[in-house]
Amino acid sequence: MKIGVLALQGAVAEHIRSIELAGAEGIAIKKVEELEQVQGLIIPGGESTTIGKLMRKYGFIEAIRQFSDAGKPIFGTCAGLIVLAKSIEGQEEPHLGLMNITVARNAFGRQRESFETDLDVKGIEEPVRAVFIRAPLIRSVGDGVDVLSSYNDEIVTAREGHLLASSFHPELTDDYRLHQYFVDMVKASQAS
Ligand SMILES: NC(=O)CC[C@H](N)C(=O)O
Repeated sequence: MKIGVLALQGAVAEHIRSIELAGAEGIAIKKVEELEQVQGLIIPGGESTTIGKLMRKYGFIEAIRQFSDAGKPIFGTCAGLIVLAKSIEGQEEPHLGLMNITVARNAFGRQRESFETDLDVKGIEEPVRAVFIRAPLIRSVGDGVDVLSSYNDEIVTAREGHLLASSFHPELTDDYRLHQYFVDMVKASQAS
């Protein structure tokens, strides 16, 4: 099982490490052709405007939409969540516009720019260690989206079929259970 990590910007090596801890092979994806080698894709955190620009420049918008249309799972973390969203508050155009969620960028304010907490996540037994860095929030979810975790009543993890998104960085701790959850989604997509 091979899982790609979009390697245009952001915490690529950390995601690859977590994927491998979860028992799959992690591959950095720098060119659209490389998507053919993988069964699932992670879009890491970083700066969503920059990632979006680079995705347009290198043809990733169309290529990842096709990847998604083929039912292959995608996991967006932090900026990656913003990139997946159908709607971004205060911004006219989305990037990939795949997931039926509305997001707000940098939604925790200056006081709480970066923090760590333990979160209950639906489908994972014990709380997950979550690192938030200038994180976005999911303001609302549309039909077909399952909320997996909330922090202070705000949605921070959601799933819509083969799409998974988290506001925080699951790759920055040794807790790889959200990556395990994603690897299991990829496995299930192969079986069907
Ligand atoms: N850690 C992150 O990925 C931060 C996301 C960033 N603040 C953005 O809006 O794109």
